[in-house]
Amino acid sequence: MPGKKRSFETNNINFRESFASLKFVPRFFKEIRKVNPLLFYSNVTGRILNAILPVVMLWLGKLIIDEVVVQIGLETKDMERLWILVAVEFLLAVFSDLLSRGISLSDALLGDQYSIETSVRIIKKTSELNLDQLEDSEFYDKLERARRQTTGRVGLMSNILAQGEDLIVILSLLAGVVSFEPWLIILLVVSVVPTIINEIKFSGTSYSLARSWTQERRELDYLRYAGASDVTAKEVKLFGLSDYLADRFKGLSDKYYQQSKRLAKQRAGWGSFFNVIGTAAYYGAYVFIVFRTVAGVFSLGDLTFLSGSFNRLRSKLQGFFTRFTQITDSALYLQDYFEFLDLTFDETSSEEKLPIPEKIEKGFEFRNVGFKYPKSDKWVVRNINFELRAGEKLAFVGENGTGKTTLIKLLLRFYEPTEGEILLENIPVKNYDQTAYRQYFGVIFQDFVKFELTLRENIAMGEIGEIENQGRIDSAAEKSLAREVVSDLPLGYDQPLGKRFKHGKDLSGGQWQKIAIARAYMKDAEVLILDEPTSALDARAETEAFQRFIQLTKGKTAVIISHRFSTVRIADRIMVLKDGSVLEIGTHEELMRNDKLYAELFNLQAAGYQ
Ligand SMILES: Nc1ncnc2c1ncn2[C@@H]1O[C@H](COP(=O)(O)OP(=O)(O)OP(=O)(O)O)[C@@H](O)[C@H]1O
Repeated sequence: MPGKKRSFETNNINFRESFASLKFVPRFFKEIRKVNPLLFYSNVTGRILNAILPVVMLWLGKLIIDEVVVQIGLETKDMERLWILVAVEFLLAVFSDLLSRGISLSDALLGDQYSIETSVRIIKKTSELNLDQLEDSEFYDKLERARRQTTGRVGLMSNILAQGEDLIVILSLLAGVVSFEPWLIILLVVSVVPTIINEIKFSGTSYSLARSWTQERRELDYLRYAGASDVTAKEVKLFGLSDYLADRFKGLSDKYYQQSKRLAKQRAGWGSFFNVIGTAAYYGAYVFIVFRTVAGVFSLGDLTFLSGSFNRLRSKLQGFFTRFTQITDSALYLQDYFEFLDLTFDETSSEEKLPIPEKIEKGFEFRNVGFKYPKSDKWVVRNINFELRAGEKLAFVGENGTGKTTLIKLLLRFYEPTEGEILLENIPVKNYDQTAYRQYFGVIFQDFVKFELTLRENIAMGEIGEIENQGRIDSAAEKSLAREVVSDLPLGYDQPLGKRFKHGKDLSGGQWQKIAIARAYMKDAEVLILDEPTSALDARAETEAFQRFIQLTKGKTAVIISHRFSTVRIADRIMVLKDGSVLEIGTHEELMRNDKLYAELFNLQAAGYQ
C-alpha cells in the first residue's frame, strides 16, 4: 500500500512468544504419524541409531590410535586387533552413510505425503467457512500463511527430528568428555553461550518480518499475475501497462528486500562476532588437552578422542541452538495453520436444527429485511418485504448496485440479515439445517466459475455425484443449449476448457454461459436462481434460453435477475428495486399500468430496439 509504514519491528515477536508456539508441535507430530505410521517410526528409529554412531566412531578412533602407539613400541607386531578395529570402523562408516540416506529419503516421502494431506485439509476447511469469513482480508492473510508454509512444515518436521537426534549425540559425547575431564565443560559452556545469546536476540524476527508483510506479498502475487498472465494480456498490451505494473512490483519488492537485507546483515554481523568468541574458547580447550597429553596424563588416543569430541560437541551445541530458533520460527507458521484449521464456522445458533420440508408448499418470505455487509456501516438493502411463492417465477430488476445479488446471498444464507428475517413455510430459515437447506437451490451466479477442467466436469459441477451419469449430463446440455458447444469441440465432453492446460480450448462468453446454465439443470433443484445468466447470449439465444427455462421448470420456484426487459416480462411477477428498497412488485401488466420506474425503463429499452 503506498505510503503505509511497514516495519517488522512494529509487530516483532519475542523469544517467549516464539517459544510458546512450540505447544503446537505435539499435534503436528500426531498428524504426521497418522499420515504414515510405518514410515514415521522407521524414521525415528533410524535417527536414534544414527545418533549414537558419532561417539562410537570417535571411541573407535581413539582405540585405533592407542593400538598404533602400542604396536610402534613392540618388537614383534601383532596387527590382528588393529585390523579388526579398522574393519569395524569401516563397516560403521558405511552403515552410517546408508542410515543417513535412508533418513533423508523417509523425510522426503513423509514430507510429501504430509504436504498433500495439509493441502487437502486447507481446501476442505475453506469450503466449510462462511462467505463473510472468506471475504475478510484478515482471514485471507491467515489462509495465505497457512497455505504458503506447506513446504516449510516439511522442513520443520526434519528439523525437529534432527534436533532429537542431535540431543542424543550431545548427551553421549558429553558423557564421554566428562568421564575424562570434567573441567572441559566450563570451556564448552563459554564456547556456546555466545551462540545462544545471538539466537535469542534474533528469535522470531524473520517470522515477524514475513508476517508483517503478508498483505504486501499478496499484493505482489497479484501484481505478478496482473502483469504476466493470459487473462490480463490484452489490456496490459493495449494500454501499455507493463512498465507501470513492473515498477509497482519493483517498488514494493525493493522495500521488502531492504528490510530483509538489514535483518540478514545484523544477523551475519553479530553471528560472526559471537563465533570468534566461541572459537577462542575451543582453542583454549585444545591447548589444555595438548598440555595434559604432553604431561603424560592423556594418551595420544585420548587426545584425538577429546579434541574430536569437544569440537563436535561445540558444533552440535551451536547447531542445536541455531536450529532451535529455526524451529520456533517455523512453529509460528504452524500456529497459523492450526488456527486456520480451528476456525469455527458459525451457524447462528447451536440449538437443534429442523429438517427441511420435503416439498415447498407455501414459499419464502422476506420480512422487513435489512442488511449491512460485515465491517461496513452502509445499509445495502433495507425494509425489504416480499414473498417468493412456491412454483412462481419472480424476476428482480433494478440499477447496478441496488442489492439484487445481495438478496440472493441472503436467501441462500451466505449471510444473516442484519435486521428482519427470512422465512420458509412461515419458519425462520435459520432454524433449518444449513447444508440441507442449500440443497434446495440450483444457482448460477453472474460471476459463475469457469473451471479450467473438462467440459463434462464443468457441467457436472451442478451435481458432482452424477458425473458418471452421461444421460443426465446430455439432458442438461440439451436443455441449456450447450449441446451445440459440445459438438463444436474436437474432444466433446472430454475437452479441457480454458487456456491454462495442454489441449485447453477457451470459449466465448455466451458459450460459457450455456455451460453454466447446464450446471443448474444438472441438479433437480426445488428452487432455481439465475443471476444474469444470459447477459452474454445474443438476443435470439437469450429469448430461446428463457422460454425453455420457463417450460422446463414448470412448477418449480425460480428467481431471475436480468437487465433485459424482454426477458423479465416472461416472469410471473417482477420486483423492482431502487436504492436497496422494493419500489414496486407485480405482473408485467400491473407494473406497466403502475407507470412508474418499470414502465419507464421498459419503454426506454423497447424504444431502443425499434
Ligand atoms: N462482499 C461485499 N462486501 C461489501 N459490500 C458489498 C459486497 N458485495 C456487494 N457489496 C455492495 O453492495 C451493494 C449491492 O451489491 P449487489 O451486488 O447486491 O448489487 P446488484 O443489484 O446485484 O448489482 P448489479 O446489477 O451490478 O449486479 C453494492 O453497493 C456493492 O458495492
